[in-house]
Amino acid sequence: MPPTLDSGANAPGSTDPERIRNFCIIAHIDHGKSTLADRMLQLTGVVDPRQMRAQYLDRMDIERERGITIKSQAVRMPWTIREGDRTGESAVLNMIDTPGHVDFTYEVSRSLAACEGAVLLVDAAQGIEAQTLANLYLALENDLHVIPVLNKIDLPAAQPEKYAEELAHLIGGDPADCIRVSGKTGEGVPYLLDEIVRQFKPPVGDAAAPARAMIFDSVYDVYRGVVTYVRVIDGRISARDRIKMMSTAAVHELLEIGVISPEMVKADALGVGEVGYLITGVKDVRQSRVGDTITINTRPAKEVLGGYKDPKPMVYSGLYPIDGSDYPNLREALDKLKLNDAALDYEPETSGALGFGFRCGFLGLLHLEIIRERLEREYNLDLISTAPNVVYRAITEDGEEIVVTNPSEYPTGKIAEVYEPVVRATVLTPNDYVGAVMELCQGRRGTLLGMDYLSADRVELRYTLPLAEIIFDFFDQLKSRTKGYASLDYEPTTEQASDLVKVDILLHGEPVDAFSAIVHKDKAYNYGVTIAAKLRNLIPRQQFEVPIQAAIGSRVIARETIRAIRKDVLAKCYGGDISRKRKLLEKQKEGKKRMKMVGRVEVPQEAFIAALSSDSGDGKAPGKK
Ligand SMILES: Nc1nc2c(ncn2[C@@H]2O[C@H](COP(=O)(O)OP(=O)(O)OP(=O)(O)O)[C@@H](O)[C@H]2O)c(=O)[nH]1
Repeated sequence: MPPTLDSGANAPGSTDPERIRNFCIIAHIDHGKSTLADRMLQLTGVVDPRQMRAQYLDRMDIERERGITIKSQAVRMPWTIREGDRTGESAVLNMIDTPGHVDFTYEVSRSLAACEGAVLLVDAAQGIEAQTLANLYLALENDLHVIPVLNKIDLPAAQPEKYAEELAHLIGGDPADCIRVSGKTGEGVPYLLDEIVRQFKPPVGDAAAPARAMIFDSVYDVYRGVVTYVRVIDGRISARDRIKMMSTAAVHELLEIGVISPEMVKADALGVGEVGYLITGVKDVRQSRVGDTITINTRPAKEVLGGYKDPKPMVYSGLYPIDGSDYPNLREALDKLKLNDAALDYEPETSGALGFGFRCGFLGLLHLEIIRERLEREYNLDLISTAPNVVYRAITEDGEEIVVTNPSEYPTGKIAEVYEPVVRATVLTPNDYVGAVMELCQGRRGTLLGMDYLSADRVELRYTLPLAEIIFDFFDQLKSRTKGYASLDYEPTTEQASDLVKVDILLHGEPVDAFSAIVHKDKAYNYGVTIAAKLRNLIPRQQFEVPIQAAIGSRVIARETIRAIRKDVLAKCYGGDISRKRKLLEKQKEGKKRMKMVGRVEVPQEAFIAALSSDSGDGKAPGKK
């Protein structure tokens, strides 16, 4: 058995806070956080080498397949300083692995609030990237001590000296203080663990005060119900306590309390500074909200801890079950996912074309994709998602304000002003691509705010850009125009008044609400032409002719026609082999599963997100790339 949890002085509930180190690893995407976390699990002995697998903490299938971290994870590991000052000093480390993608920044900030220190990991072959900066600023805002670390020093292309200079320039200090490691080979990782114990401060809290614990994550588990992850700030929560949620005053029996190391391990209690989980048996996911403070019913604390800001959804899309009878299941699944994900927002809506569904708010497109994929896989739902849009604010001439999360709600009367959200974007790029980046940003209605040289060959460009212009394919375009070298980070700032119009799409003469989009006036014509052409390619021929029209108000700006055909799958099947015929018909039925009847027209799922792909709204007509 690996030495999972130390008993005695290091047992949960009786660990001296002085010995605890709560830290997280922050980095740009793919700089190797999960790999480094794996090595730490191995070196501290909490995972038996025989059970080790890559990305141990990425538990969701989607995370493992895509090689990305979506949810934060907190693991308790024992460590004793091996070399140098204070050799032999033992500590309990709580490591929080965080996601790197810009959509999941809110997970990072939640994790940071539960830590005293941050390991800032930088790929020694890549150097500082946009999210390195964004995460560093978040860590500094949270008053965390930062240890700069260069990873992947085993790579032949690694340039640790060069990037140590860059890092030292950024956070101050001596380039020699950047720790060099390889998460892959494990080189330098024991020294890093020693430094974590030496450099990070222990948590501070009042052990004698009434208990207060902060919920930093909450997960619905099919077998165990709601599992709540907490960090104890003051006092102590023990297995026999009845806990109270301070925001709702609801009291719950504790069924289990424990720590993750790296699987759930039951404990008697959690004390000051400790990180662990609680299971209360609550079934309703909304009863255990991230950011809430937990106290003990018999001796409740008076003041709640400063919670987290609820992340604001940036992108909205409609989610509809293909089979209308799945609607209640979709609602239940969303309820459950919402517990894990404070950023997911949803409201029932009805579409003329798609029936009953939900208008859902997401942080970005990756977030949308992941939620959709989880709904389909984990809850067995077949879904259609409509083209995503940002939130607009329209003021009518009568002074009425309308918040538009769905283009079909766009007011038809006289509009005085429409506002759209804008972001402050930071692009880091090698010198050679500055022109290409500027051209892209200008084409997306960007305004240059400033430009700085981080080093002789690396430039930071700051732009204000409409959110609607960057959520779809901006990142892909940026990557392809800079051969993959530029990186992007953005944060919402304010809104700006813009000249926007609603483009409607009519199928067979009928406007299809799910296809409506709000676009800039200068791009409306190209948008209409592109979408109509795309739909012509995506919608299979039907038994009658189907005109597709794009219109602004009553003015048609583009038209395409899908010619009629009768697709007889049995035509090639001569003779009377009935089983073969049946197979073909079955196959055809399979293909139809993802079709939705819109009026009399069968429309495939892909058509509803056609607006996403790269050539739409980019000012280019199809085929003229
Ligand atoms: N050569 C080398 N490759 C590494 C090292 N660390 C990580 N990698 C590789 O870099 C890639 C990204 O590593 P991950 O650990 O998944 O990166 P991450 O930062 O956790 O990524 P996200 O979870 O998506 O933010 C993988 O292909 C790893 O095998 C290292 O020290 N040396």
